[in-house]
Amino acid sequence: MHKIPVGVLGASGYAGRELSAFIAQHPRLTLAFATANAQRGETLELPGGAVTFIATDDAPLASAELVFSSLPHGASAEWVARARAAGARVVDLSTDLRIGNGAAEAVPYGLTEWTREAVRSARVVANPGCYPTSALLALLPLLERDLIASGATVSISSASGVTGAGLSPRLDLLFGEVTENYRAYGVGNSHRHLNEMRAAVQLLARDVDLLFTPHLLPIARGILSTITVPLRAPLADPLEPWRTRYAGEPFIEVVDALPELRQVQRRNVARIAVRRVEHVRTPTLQIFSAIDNLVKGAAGQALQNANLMLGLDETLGLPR
Ligand SMILES: NC(=O)C1=CN([C@@H]2O[C@H](COP(=O)(O)OP(=O)(O)OC[C@H]3O[C@@H](n4cnc5c(N)ncnc54)[C@H](OP(=O)(O)O)[C@@H]3O)[C@@H](O)[C@H]2O)C=CC1
Ligand SMILES: CC(=O)N[C@@H](CCC(=O)OP(=O)(O)O)C(=O)O
Repeated sequence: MHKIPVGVLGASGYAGRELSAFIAQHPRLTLAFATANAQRGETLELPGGAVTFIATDDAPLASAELVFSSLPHGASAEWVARARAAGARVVDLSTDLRIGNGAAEAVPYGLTEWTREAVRSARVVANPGCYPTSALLALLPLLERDLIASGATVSISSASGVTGAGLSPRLDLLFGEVTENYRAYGVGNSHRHLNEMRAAVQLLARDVDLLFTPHLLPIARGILSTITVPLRAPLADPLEPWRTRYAGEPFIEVVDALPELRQVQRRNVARIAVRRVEHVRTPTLQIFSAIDNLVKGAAGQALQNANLMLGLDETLGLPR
């Protein structure tokens, strides 16, 4: 069967490597090109054979029906425009075109389970951030049914593995700094993902605010978010909104037991559980949401969106 050529910009990075590996095993896609910056000329071993990274400037953009950009923030938007001008559809994994980031142009936000129909017909999709994916998938069933207390501040406490920070060398991410350690960062509601999450939440519930605190885990991949939500009224069956909203969704696992990172690593899933909070004055729920930051939080969700944009089965080539 004819395979559809797709290209990856920034294929030498964490997200780009993951994407390239998914494409190499995809039944309907073939890797047209894979680009790098400092690592240009180096090879990446993939199932079915190695690929050599070319410089991004040399990417034959017009040879691809769809281009993924896994370039860093700031560098990506220009390449999205170039790929688009060359006639390709684009999935941008960076923040550049996401809601809440001051992008000049509004393109569909690719939180697939929320915006599937817009993604299907889009020429360009802004793939969500990893923390926003874990938090928004958890909150969507409450937001859509207006179940969160008016004027409430929802607290999102998330812990991420270090691949979330990308491959760039940083002293605070050296093995000796991270291992056997655990710390908060971006505290005081100062992390850049807050704007993205807030913009998405406010499209559904204008008077709900967020307090977001990220933490760094001494592991490679995975995000666990613990989200505390004041409700308008107690829920008789706390898990019902999630079971109903996500019935039939191939990549959302609504579960009774608390999710753990080892259950989601290397899989394109969000695993969600809920608990009623006892001994507090207002009706309150805690939601626990686990994803792999490089898969459902980046490359997997990007491929899920690309499948839809190319008219393919959404689940093709994705690890469940
Ligand atoms: N890591 C994650 O969990 C997630 C990442 N993302 C987003 O995906 C994108 C890629 O992230 P990630 O893979 O972690 O990042 P990495 O730092 O691991 O990779 C960045 C890629 O871009 C290339 N690159 C770096 N600087 C430039 C530049 N100035 N011009 C052109 N190319 C450049 C790098 O090439 P080389 O190494 O050869 O220099 C590499 O291929 C980012 O926008 C990130 O925000 C989104 C969700 C989650
Ligand atoms: C652990 C770590 O440092 N994580 C990154 C976020 C992950 C990421 O890549 O951000 P995007 O999803 O917006 O691209 C951070 O806190 O900046």
